Amino acid sequence: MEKFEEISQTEALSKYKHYKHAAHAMLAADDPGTTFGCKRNAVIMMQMRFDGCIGFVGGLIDPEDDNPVDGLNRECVEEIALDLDKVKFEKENFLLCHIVHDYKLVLHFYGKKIPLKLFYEIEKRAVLEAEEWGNETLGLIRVPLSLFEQGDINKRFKAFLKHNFAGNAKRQLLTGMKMINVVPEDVYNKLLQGVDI
Ligand SMILES: O=c1[nH]cnc2c1ncn2[C@@H]1O[C@H](COP(=O)(O)OP(=O)(O)O)[C@@H](O)[C@H]1O
Repeated sequence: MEKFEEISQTEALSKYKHYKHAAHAMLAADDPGTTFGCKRNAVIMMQMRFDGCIGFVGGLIDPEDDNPVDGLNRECVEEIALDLDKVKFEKENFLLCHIVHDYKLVLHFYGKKIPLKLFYEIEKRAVLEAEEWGNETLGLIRVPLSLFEQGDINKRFKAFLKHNFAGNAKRQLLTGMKMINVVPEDVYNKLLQGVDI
């Protein structure tokens, strides 16, 4: 049986409220630039965590206290000093919820696209202002979404996916980027050629 089972958020917050809950989020932006002649397509924000795994911003939340999205916004302030007056996750940004019964853990996942300029501002502010910078968050990472014209067209993305990911972050990445249309469908299909979901 799959360790991370998809579950509705309503069920997770009622039947499994007593489990540990964590909420993480994907921020993405269209990127019209090129690197070595290849279109970058878009950027997605992930981070190198304190344990050497790659994950999204977010963390443990307490559903007894408030809605997961409020806990998520708080975690974003701690980890990347997110300016909530400019970017804030809302309930509508919810994408997926998974449960791991072995660890009594529920993982809530959110995502949204923002303008590239704002994405860059968030990165800079994180280094300068975030409380957890250098502790929980060792660095922000832009997921490479460019394609080569020929040959092993998605080799950058495939190489990126060989890293160690926290929890189900890799699955969240692959599913989430489709749900919020981070890149056009034809680019998505090419990026995923030969990749196991
Ligand atoms: O990006 C992610 N996606 C899915 N699960 C994650 C991600 N990052 C961490 N996790 C998992 O979520 C749980 C709590 O995460 P985290 O370590 O971020 O919380 P904390 O910062 O409040 O201690 C851990 O089980 C971890 O493996």
